[in-house]
Amino acid sequence: MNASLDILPLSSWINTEGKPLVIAGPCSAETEEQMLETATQIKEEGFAHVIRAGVWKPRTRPGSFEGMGEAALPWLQAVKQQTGLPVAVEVATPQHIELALKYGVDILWVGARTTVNPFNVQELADALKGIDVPVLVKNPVNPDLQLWVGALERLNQAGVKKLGAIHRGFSNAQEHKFRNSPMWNIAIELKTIFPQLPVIGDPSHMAGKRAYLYEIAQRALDLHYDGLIIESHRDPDKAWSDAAQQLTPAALGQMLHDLHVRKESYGSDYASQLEIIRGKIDNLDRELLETLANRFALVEKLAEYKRDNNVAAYQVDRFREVLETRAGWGRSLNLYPNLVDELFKLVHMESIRKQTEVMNQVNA
Ligand SMILES: C=C(O[C@@H]1C=C(C(=O)O)C=C[C@H]1O)C(=O)O
Repeated sequence: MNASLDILPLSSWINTEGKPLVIAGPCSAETEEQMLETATQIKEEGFAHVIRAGVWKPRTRPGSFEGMGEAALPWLQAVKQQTGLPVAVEVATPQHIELALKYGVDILWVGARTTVNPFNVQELADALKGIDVPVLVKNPVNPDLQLWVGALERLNQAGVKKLGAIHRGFSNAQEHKFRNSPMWNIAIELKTIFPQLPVIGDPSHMAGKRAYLYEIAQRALDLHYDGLIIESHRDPDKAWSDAAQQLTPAALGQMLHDLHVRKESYGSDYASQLEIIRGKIDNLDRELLETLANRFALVEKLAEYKRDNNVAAYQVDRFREVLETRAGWGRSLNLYPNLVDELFKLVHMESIRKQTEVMNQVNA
């Protein structure tokens, strides 16, 4: 994909002393007291760089708690004053932006349900023209990398240079272990397109349940995410929204303490070891491709035979046998079963494509 962003590094707009950025706070601002108590406890734990709170909550159905709106913004001012930490809220309309800025909100984020709508994102981008405020863009609810990229581009083209992405996972059509499937590949692709873009993991919305937060947060750090945004409430079970996925500030402090932060770069010893191993991997990958090319050359030969004898390209029994035997070989080589299965389904698709191409050539 041909895309680029003109943005400032994260470290130029927030000082995390080289550590991953941590944004913590309740799902929703409920009362002034709840905000102040939660934020003070978070501050005391000492891990957070930013306090978050939902003020306008996009709810799936009417009738659930939709956030306290403007009334909550002075509470965030009080939080800022009391903790000295910057505050972040979600904005979904130009009016939200205006109000958030009026009350001194330091960081804005665009929610997953907003990122899906380019009209909506463009309105936000237009409202942000000429305003120097960091904006974090959550992935769209559906696994569409282009929409995420497009939203980032719209904001950047409006002049937002303090820009980052939040990976919160993607809606599931069916029951799934996680509330929102991480689909890590999509975020990896995003980072490949925009290597300088800060990407922040949102374990709370992926997990949906406290018990899964640690494994997701660790995975994000393993992938060298630039930070985490995690919901924390003074009394999670009594939270007005997302009760099952919030942690007390103390439990969050413990979890963050237990996580392993992967190094940003490696020393010269590591570097040379890494180079040697990567060289070997390069050779193997080349051999892998040569092997595939040899396989497809045989498939082509077979296709000529099928064409001349009027035999179908797809042979279900043989394909089932291929999948079964390869699965067994994979198991004995300790390869992940899904990898072997997906790999041969992909190879088979290409095999059929090649064969139909050969079979539809006018007989030589
Ligand atoms: C190569 C063949 O054609 C197809 C491709 C296969 C493959 O690539 O392994 C297997 C079965 C067929 O659906 C074949 O018939 O053997």
